Amino acid sequence: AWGYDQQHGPSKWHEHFPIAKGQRQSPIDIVTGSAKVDQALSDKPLKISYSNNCCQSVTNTGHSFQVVVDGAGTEISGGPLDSTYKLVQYHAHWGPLGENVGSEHTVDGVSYPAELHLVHWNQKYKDVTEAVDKPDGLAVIGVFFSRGKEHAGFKPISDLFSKVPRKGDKVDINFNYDPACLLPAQRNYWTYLGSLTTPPLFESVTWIVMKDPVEVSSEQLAALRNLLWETPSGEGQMFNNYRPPQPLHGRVVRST
Ligand SMILES: O=S(=O)(O)/C=C/c1cc(Br)ccc1O
Ligand SMILES: [Zn+2]
Repeated sequence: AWGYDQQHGPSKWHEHFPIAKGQRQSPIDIVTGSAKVDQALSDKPLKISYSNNCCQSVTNTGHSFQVVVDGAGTEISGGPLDSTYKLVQYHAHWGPLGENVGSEHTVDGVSYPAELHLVHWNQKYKDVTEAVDKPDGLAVIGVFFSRGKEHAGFKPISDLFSKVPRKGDKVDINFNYDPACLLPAQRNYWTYLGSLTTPPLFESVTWIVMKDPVEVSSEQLAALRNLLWETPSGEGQMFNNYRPPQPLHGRVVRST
């Protein structure tokens, strides 16, 4: 099965998932000077409306944590989106302790220590399984995490990671939690057409990458490593679960 180690990592994924060498793969390096400001994105502002009872549970997927969301009342629309999308899950990708490596998208070649992905599916499809491999099937909001002061909003979630150390572990979220608190105050973003950044790498994602990072503390970044996974030398802390930037193949990144 696929992973992030030398044997099964991103450079090998094309062997079982040939679309890895496709024309609209993610992540990418966002070259800010080449992004095109598109007034249309501001004419129909991106509307993000989540609810405070949508988060059901946190699970260890073996590749990340994943907060499973009951999509009711969690809609995004506008901006680059031609229809309404519902939140289905969110997870993250991160690097080693104390390093500014771990995000999937990079900005002018610069990485952040982690990147959150809020995954939404297009309501024109009957469910996420039908949407996941369609060109307009998913919209993922990417939020960069920078190292700084503690993120009070992320704490209730980061405190749960120690409860799901192994693949398949799951803990219910039995408190109110609004994932909108994970978004930066400033809603400027870059957007482009790309893919899932993990196998099956479907080219089905409208990416919305927020320009401003949100600050989380070193302890909260360290809490991500309470999640464990299999390494070539046995069970170990989960980190470096990120795919490096992929070729742009002439795609245009738009900007608000
Ligand atoms: O890292 S992401 O590109 O956000 C992956 C998203 C993803 C979403 C679904 Br829904 C299924 C498989 C996936 O890998
Ligand atoms: Zn992701």
